[in-house]
Amino acid sequence: MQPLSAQALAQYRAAAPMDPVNVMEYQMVAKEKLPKMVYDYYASGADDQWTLQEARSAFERITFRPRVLVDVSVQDMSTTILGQKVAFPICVAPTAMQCMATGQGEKATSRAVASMNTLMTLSSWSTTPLEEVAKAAPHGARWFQLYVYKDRACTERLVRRAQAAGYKALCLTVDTPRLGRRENDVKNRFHLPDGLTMGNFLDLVQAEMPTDQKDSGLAAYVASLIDPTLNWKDVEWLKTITNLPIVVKGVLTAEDALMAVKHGCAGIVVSNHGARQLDYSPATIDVLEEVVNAVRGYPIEVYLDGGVRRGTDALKALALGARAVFVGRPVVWGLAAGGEEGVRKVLTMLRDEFKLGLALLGCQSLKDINRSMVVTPADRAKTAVRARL
Ligand SMILES: Cc1cc2nc3c(=O)[nH]c(=O)nc-3n(C[C@H](O)[C@H](O)[C@H](O)COP(=O)(O)O)c2cc1C
Ligand SMILES: CCCCC(=O)C(=O)O
Repeated sequence: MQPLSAQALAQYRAAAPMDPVNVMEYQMVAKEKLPKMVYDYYASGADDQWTLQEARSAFERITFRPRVLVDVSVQDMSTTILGQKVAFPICVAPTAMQCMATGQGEKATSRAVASMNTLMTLSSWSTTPLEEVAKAAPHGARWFQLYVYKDRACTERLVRRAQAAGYKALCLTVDTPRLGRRENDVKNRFHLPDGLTMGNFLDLVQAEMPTDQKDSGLAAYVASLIDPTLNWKDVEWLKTITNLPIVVKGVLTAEDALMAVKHGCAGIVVSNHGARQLDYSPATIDVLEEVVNAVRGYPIEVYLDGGVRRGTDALKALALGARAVFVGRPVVWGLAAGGEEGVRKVLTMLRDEFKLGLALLGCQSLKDINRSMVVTPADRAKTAVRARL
């Protein structure tokens, strides 16, 4: 191949970020395109953002023990999530206010996710009514993420609407009695840009976010509307108003995992809310196994979100017992960079990386992934102790 001239190389470099080859490069493109207030809202974690960094560092500390000489010419990545079939075990976490990223917002995500045959979770705080998101891709697999309002009648109407529109589970977020302090949002006085509204509450409660705060408008909005009394008894209450399965999102300990079992939840998302709530919470990949071991043998599925940026991250989570992983920010970066097509590209990248990793690990299907295929820091510590004895 002819070497590139300096001029061609410069052009290539300038063009390269427009054609990202991984999720991190999508984030760079999104950063270029989005207004600072919006980018900061999507990207930030709470306080020192220690947990945000830790999410990546923790994945980096886990290595593989690949098996070789396995025929991987035919591979099957499909699985089921609460009985719904997905083509690969990487689903979409709820992220609020997607119309800030691109005009079609949640509708674009809905179409992209359905076309990839995976599952989308829609945020209560979407900028598009949940019915329109469902209509955008009627055959897509979808859950509805629920924030419980102080106004329980409003919460109940929301749950009934989600059920009527064909959402197949309620993903109850349990780590947000108050909003974590994201300092960039405080500095930027974050608010919903003009013309956008919380699409699910147009006729119910205050759909506008305050703009006159000396703080994050979102923090004030949460404090005024979300019910900080939410507790395990409310899971029982939810079961009286809906027969949708309930997935609790935001569990990080064995104790709470067992509470989820006791209260009849169908699933657990091991999540620290993308490091946006309690800083110095552990990386989810570091506590996944604790949760998986606690609920082994019970009829409950365990998923993980937080910091998944590579197909190999998803492989590590599955090896440690997750049924599937969910991605939050990567979808928003795809949306900002290229709308519906951008989301499709991000999910395709993650799917293809996962498939390649699966083959290189020596697995034909998800059933072949097992605990012996990863080495965690805890494993290394045990080996070191044994070596000393
Ligand atoms: C911009 C943004 C908005 C979010 N909005 C919600 C939300 O409305 N409801 C919710 O339960 N979690 C929300 N989350 C948390 C995600 O569902 C998920 O737990 C987290 O983003 C996963 O980490 P990741 O972004 O590193 O993939 C949000 C996260 C981000 C980054
Ligand atoms: C109640 C907060 C809504 C959005 C959200 O969950 C987030 O920004 O992390």
